[in-house]
Amino acid sequence: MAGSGTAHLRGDRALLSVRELVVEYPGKAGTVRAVSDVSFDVLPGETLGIVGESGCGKSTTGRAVLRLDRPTSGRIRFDGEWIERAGERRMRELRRRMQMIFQDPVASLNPRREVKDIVVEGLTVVGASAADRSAKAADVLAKVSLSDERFAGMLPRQLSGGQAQRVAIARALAVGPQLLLCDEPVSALDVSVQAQILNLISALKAEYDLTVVFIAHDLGVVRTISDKVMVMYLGKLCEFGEAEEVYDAPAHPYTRALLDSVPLTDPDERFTGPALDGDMPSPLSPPSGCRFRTRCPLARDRCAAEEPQVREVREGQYVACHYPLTEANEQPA
Ligand SMILES: Nc1ncnc2c1ncn2[C@@H]1O[C@H](COP(=O)(O)OP(=O)(O)OP(=O)(O)O)[C@@H](O)[C@H]1O
Repeated sequence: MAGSGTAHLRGDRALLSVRELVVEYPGKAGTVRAVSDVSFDVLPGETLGIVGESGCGKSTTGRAVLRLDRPTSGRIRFDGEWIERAGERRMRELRRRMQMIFQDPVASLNPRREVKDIVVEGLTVVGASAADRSAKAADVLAKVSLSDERFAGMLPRQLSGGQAQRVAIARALAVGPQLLLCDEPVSALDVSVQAQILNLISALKAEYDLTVVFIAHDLGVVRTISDKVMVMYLGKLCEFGEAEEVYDAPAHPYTRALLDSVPLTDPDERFTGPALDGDMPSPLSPPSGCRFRTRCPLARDRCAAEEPQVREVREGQYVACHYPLTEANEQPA
């Protein structure tokens, strides 16, 4: 099978399966391959964190799943149905079951509607009665801790960033989704508010039995919420595994460098490896072989000549690297 390998895939049990996804954006200067042959599965009830620096293709991956961006090639299966070629009408139905939450909550809400109407926008489409909509609005606003009546009549611009994100989450919940796709939902919020929103998403996930894809550029944010983590670099999958394993013993030098750039709160968790330096290469002309090699302190000749495939380096931990770090000494194997 082509590209980044399939060793980490878990097949039919998944609620969401992405196979060899490619998303290209043609432009005047050339074609950007924003997502390049990425495959992954998310099992029911699981939270998958997708991390990597800005421009690595995280958002494009999420948007392609909902077909907000059109995949150039590859397959996407949701709840047993292959959807990469589904028509727009079918996608509109499916997007009720796959809700997305965005980075800028205020911008994602209709500026002219009151909160109580915004949260049931999706129900209007499916033809719920006015009484049902009103009851549902009160219910979902209570679930996101905005039960105080003054919120119901507010406009988005009257809300704080955290309150607006709660409204966006309530709107997603109102239509009863199976999958919640969160694209950097806390990046624009104050640090003190970030933890509250992360806790809210975790609590709602448990209560509503949701499956979650959580996109963030910061590994620290994803750590608290994810069961599995997928690390991306320049459109490619670098590492995939149990969140704890990936954090405790990163196998890809890029994951390790990302961890080194997380501000330390616990000095015992300090990683002593080389930090990430240098700029990301242009996505218009990615390096040959391993795309990370131009910034990798461990790169050798083979890394330029041959693209690494995804393989299992420790039980449940998969990495696309010719010389992955070992747990014992954090040196290449
Ligand atoms: N609509 C578009 N047209 C052209 N290029 C795009 C478009 N959207 C994204 N790209 C390019 O595709 C690549 C991946 O972008 P994407 O937004 O998916 O990355 P990301 O990891 O989510 O970054 P960020 O956190 O900054 O959103 C980048 O090089 C970006 O410039």
